[in-house]
Amino acid sequence: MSATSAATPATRSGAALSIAGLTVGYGGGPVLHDVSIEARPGEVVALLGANGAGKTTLLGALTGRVRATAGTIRLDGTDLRGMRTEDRARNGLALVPDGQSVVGELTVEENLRLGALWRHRGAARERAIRGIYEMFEPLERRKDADGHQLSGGERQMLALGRALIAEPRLLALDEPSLGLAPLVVAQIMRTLRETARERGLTVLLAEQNVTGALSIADRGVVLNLGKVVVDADAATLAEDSALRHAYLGF
Ligand SMILES: Nc1ncnc2c1ncn2[C@@H]1O[C@H](COP(=O)(O)OP(=O)(O)OP(=O)(O)O)[C@@H](O)[C@H]1O
Repeated sequence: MSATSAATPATRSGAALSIAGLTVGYGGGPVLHDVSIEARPGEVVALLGANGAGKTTLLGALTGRVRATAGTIRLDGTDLRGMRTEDRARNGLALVPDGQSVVGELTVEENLRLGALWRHRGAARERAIRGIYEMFEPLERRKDADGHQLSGGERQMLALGRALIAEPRLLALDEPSLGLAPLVVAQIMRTLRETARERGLTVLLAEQNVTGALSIADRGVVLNLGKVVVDADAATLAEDSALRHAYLGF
């Protein structure tokens, strides 16, 4: 295990993601069929689709939680598919899962330290923590609160902060807006957009909140019954009511 002594938390740039021909199942036949998705460094790709379309399964295949039976998942050309989950993380993949990735028994700051553990040491770690507080000011005010004392919005910011402090090259998020107040959602979306721009971070954003996701995304990919049915510019998808109606139900 090695830690870098990066001067700031914003030193690693994003990686190109190339998913090709991915087939994934849970044992009872494939749930994702021949899925191909590309994302350039700094690009935010919204992964959309109805309940059960396969968004969470796709993110599970990225981390290795769910086994892919065919296809490749390349980050800057390196295929992650045969790798253990921790090696995928070392290669720059971070997932902010749906629900709770925050440790309830640890304080906000302890959670951030945990996220920074194998990336930063000493003064660099302290700078990285300060960087996250600048990104999410409510977290600094709550730095001594335990994870289980936080509001839903604060928890989501902490989950995001914990992922970002490790300087991922690809950040995948599973419904970060779920159950949150619109103002908090707006703040989280804005921070994601800015972070992607400033760091060149590649973001794959699985969302049921289509409008919120498309408002910050460069592209939208729609899954339907485990297949990619639309891959379009986000603005086009947001404005094309026939496309939205056909694939997103509104
Ligand atoms: N652990 C599992 N075992 C078997 N089948 C599963 C499992 N998890 C999900 N599935 C099935 O895989 C399909 C895709 O589900 P998935 O959760 O990936 O969709 P989703 O788009 O993320 O939906 P949601 O927004 O509801 O989370 C569904 O048919 C679901 O029933």
